[in-house]
Amino acid sequence: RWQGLIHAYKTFLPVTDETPLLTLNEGNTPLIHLPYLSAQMDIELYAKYEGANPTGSFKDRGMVMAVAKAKEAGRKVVICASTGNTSAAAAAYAARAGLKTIVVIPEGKIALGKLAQAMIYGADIVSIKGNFDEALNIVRKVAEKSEDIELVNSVNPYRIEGQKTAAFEIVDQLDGAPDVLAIPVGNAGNITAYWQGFNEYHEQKGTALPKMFGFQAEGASPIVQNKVIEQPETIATAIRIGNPASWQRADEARDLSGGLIDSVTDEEILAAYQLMTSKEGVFAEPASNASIAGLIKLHKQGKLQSGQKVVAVLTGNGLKDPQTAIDQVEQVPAVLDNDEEAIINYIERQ
Ligand SMILES: Cc1ncc(COP(=O)(O)O)c(/C=C/C(=O)C(=O)O)c1O
Repeated sequence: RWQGLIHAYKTFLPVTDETPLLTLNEGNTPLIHLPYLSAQMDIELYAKYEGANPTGSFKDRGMVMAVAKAKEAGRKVVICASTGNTSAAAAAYAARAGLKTIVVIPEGKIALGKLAQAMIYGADIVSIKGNFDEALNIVRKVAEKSEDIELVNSVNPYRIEGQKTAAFEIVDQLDGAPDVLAIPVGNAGNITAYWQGFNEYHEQKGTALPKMFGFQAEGASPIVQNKVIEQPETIATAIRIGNPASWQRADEARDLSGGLIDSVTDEEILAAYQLMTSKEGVFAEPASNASIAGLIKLHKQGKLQSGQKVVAVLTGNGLKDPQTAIDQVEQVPAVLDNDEEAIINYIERQ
């Protein structure tokens, strides 16, 4: 029976006998083959579906570690800035661990599902007039001032430790490392964690090192443009970040792996978003589809070597952002009266 990440990977994690065995059974997420897109791009493509985690995103991997270690250290409160998924995961694991949660979110720029989670899990929510980067600056200052408060953004090393387990799972599931790992990049904690995970397996098990292909939204692409973006803008609100905390480690993952970090437009993200649901039956939130959009862009440019084994990380469940899904579908479903005749006629007209 799967008992979560601390149980599954304790020999790879900085846990001690005093570390509480916290879990919501995170991890062990599906690696879903994508036959339609594999044929379209002439590669062997899989999606690592992180939307199947307990709070619906990959953040659960890092948060179980960060919160368990905070509790071990006697903290009473966890705090984070978030575009949404970090706050949902922090609030869930802190509730489980009996700690309080404070989240600071950029006003109005958080998907509905994520806000609902932070609220119902019982977080104290502060909405600021600024963006994510400003929110992160605020929470770092607050955490420095108080012994009782633990900062659980991905500047907290335990977050990276927890998130690297996804790389382990992919190698175990594929029985070897993929040639390419495609991943959306916002604050750049996740690309950092995957690169660390692949390296640890390489050192301990001799498995290979994939090329890391990171993708940013064009309107929020500081690493691609090599400059801080003061006012990042993208429909993929999860990665609407202009000054990534792990910028330097993302550069290292790109350079040491012989990979790349590129950007995709909102149109390309939304096209991938719709393609994934209508052709593969896989529903992930817009930011997650930046990894698919990036692969499609590279393929169109003739830069995607055929025949490779590629894994695209789908970082969050599509249900996190129901408004974008509704906005994308032209016709609102016909609402017919409970009239058998009308319904049959409607269906025959399709
Ligand atoms: C769905 C989804 N996809 C990709 C990313 C980017 O990962 P990083 O490059 O490690 O930041 C995020 C990040 C979200 C937050 O940063 C937050 O929740 O505050 C995300 O929620």
